[in-house]
Amino acid sequence: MTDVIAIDGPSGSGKSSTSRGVASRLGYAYLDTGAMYRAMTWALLQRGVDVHDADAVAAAAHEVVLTSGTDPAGPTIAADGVDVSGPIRGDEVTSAVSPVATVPEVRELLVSLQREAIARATGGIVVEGRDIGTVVAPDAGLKIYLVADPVARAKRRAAELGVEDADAMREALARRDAIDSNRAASPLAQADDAVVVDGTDLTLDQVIDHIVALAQQ
Ligand SMILES: Nc1ncnc2c1ncn2[C@@H]1O[C@H](COP(=O)(O)OP(=O)(O)OP(=O)(O)O)[C@@H](O)[C@H]1O
Ligand SMILES: Nc1ccn([C@H]2C[C@H](O)[C@@H](COP(=O)(O)O)O2)c(=O)n1
Repeated sequence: MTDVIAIDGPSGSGKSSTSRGVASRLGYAYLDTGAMYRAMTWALLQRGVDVHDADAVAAAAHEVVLTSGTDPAGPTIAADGVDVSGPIRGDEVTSAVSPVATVPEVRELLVSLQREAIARATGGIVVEGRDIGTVVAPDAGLKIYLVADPVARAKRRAAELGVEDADAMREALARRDAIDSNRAASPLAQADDAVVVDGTDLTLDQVIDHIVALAQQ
């Protein structure tokens, strides 16, 4: 059985829901690395840091203490001892996280925390993000690159948030994907040895079943 499963892909492709489902089915831990970038962003905003000033972000990032809980049934994320699971999903953090995630010092800090979490998870772990198969865990036993049609992604995310304008949602997802794909430091990328899974026409359970079967092979 594979010990580390890396699930990468563009925004809203279903990484979190799928990863939690796969981890629960296999009895693995689950690490949401996007939540770590969001929690870092929340902590920087709390400090009044201009997220577009890379030097200020790099300097302040070292002060932030992040703690991730890796139970797939109830993952948690805290910044400086504060549970930020709710606030990191709000508009303020969502619109500020991309520039923070481009800063190399932030990535260095968070990749190091992510590798520590992987080392602690002796019973196996599903790790999801943008650079897991390429940078964080290049030796992962199974790498998935999860995609879905942009219109399907936008509709699902709009439904989840109760937003009516799926077109605006599609544009917002495309903007985040463009920033994530084009940054110099560990961009969103498909690892050469990743299995591409397209969830556009699959239910969440079908995607989970497929990945669990791959892990058990
Ligand atoms: N195969 C699927 N069928 C239907 N809905 C799905 C499927 N996969 C995910 N969803 C729904 O799509 C939405 C986005 O999924 P999710 O949050 O898991 O994506 P994500 O890739 O983790 O997003 P982000 O990159 O923003 O963190 C959620 O509402 C989720 O329930
Ligand atoms: N390994 C990762 C995980 C996430 N990011 C960036 C990409 C997004 O802009 C942001 C939030 O991620 P989400 O919660 O939407 O998955 O963090 C990254 O650069 N690397």
